[in-house]
Amino acid sequence: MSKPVIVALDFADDFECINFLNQFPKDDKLFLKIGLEMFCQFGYPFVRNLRERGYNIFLDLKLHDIPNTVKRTCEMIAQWDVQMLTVHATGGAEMIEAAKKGLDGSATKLLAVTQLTSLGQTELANELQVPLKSQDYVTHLAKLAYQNGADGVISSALEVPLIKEATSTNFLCVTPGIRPKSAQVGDQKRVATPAHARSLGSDAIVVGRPITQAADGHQAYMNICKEWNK
Ligand SMILES: O=c1ccn([C@@H]2O[C@H](COP(=O)(O)O)[C@@H](O)[C@H]2O)c(=O)[nH]1
Repeated sequence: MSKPVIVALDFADDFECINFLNQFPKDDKLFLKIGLEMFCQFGYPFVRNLRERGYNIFLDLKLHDIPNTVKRTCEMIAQWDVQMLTVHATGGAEMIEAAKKGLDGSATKLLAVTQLTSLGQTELANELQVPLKSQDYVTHLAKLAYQNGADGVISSALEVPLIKEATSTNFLCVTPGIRPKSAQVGDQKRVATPAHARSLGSDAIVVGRPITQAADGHQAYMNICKEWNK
């Protein structure tokens, strides 16, 4: 699969979401991210419906619980034929390992969220009281994820070269916090343009509002793909 632009489907209702998807040609098999907002409302039937329509699915549930609970949840999700699933790396070594065990036998890639892209250096130091430079914290969590069986991480594009160096070039770096030059940054702190993310080595970018809230979502997606694939 070529490096995808993953569209974050953060819609308040499924009708709005399907209208959005209907702008795209039928044979355009998009890579879609279903996050907490839509999953909490529509659950697994919504995921199954989109899989049956042929879309690739990144299920962004950011699991974070004791190892036994996460393992049992992953065993269930392993049957759903989704392409990617997230847990929080801060759940620790045993939890990451348990998540991977739970996904055994499925093709679902396990991605560990490092430092949310909505948190910058100031929030890390003042709110979370983490006495590390952001890039060192992200690299530390990426190594933890790598050593405990995750297939990759979620980070900002800015940390990708450091993560690849600390783990492996094959360790997936999927990066949200993507903003084309003209887009509003909103609540994101560690951002990069699609072209910058590409040059830093991201394996996939995740883009939500710059596409889903654009006047012409399909055109916005095409523009981002063009910049990403250049
Ligand atoms: O660190 C993270 C982890 C996940 N996300 C998710 O990605 C999208 C980004 O949406 P935008 O509208 O492009 O900001 C969103 O669904 C987040 O939940 C993230 O942004 N950062």
